[in-house]
Amino acid sequence: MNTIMEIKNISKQFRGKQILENATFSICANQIIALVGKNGSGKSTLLKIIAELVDADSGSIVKHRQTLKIGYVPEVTPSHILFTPEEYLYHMGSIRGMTKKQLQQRINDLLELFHLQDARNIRIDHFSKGMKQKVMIMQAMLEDTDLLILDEPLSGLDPKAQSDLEETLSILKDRGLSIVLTCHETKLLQHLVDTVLVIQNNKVIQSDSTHKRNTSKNKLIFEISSEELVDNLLPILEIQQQSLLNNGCFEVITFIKAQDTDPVLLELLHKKASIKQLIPINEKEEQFYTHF
Ligand SMILES: Nc1ncnc2c1ncn2[C@@H]1O[C@H](COP(=O)(O)OP(=O)(O)OP(=O)(O)O)[C@@H](O)[C@H]1O
Repeated sequence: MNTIMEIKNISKQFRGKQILENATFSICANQIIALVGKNGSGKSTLLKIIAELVDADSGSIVKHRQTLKIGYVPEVTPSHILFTPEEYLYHMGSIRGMTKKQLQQRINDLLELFHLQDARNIRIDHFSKGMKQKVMIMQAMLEDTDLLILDEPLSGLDPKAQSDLEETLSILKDRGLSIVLTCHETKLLQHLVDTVLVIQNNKVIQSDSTHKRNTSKNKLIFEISSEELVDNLLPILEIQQQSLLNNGCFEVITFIKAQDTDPVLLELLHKKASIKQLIPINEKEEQFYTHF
């Protein structure tokens, strides 16, 4: 794996209270790292240290690229931005010294990448929380970015906005970005994240890959005319979300063990369900996800 940054023995105290102790790990190209831990365990502090917004007391951060561009998105999203995304991003880019020409091209690319072209002339204060979150990530990416640091990017988003944002993050990863994020809604991130780091008792613990459970699952999204039709399947479906659609059918988002998938698909097809998506998931490090 191509390491872009090494975090070496980072320690931090606030007012004599130890927050981080010898945090050590590497960030690789195209890697998505989730940092999890209890409230107040030091996740945001570690992100700010990586983003060079807060100094560590000791330790070092070694960049493996001469110019490593970092984009940072804080947890709190400003709520009353009276600009359109285009105006806002233009201002933010100008402050950073980008030219109008550079910005025009970049903003167009970002609006397309984040599926916000249709909202380019709408003021941000009229946006949903998910759309605002996207604009915040876009502003962090105005310059070519190698590493995106996102503090609780999914916090407060409804399931649809969460899965929309996850899809965008996955596209960013495919384009070569590395991402370090903190999260509470860890279940939803299982198929996105490559590595989970846990902050426990001030220490960053990296899960040992030799102990990873490898329980393959599939995420299945289907549409069915009545909820009762899946009653007999409930013991083997791990239902995440059920919603009534405008056409009177139900959309069900569920996880299912790989070995149960074929018979369930067959049964659903007999019941005239329409299968919308089937995505394989490698449920790594589940032991950590379930703790938070
Ligand atoms: N600037 C600061 N001055 C003093 N104490 C601070 C400062 N920033 C953070 N802390 C303290 O450091 C600890 C870790 O805070 P941090 O925000 O990093 O935790 P967190 O894991 O991100 O929490 P949460 O999940 O609630 O966002 C907390 O006890 C917090 O009160």
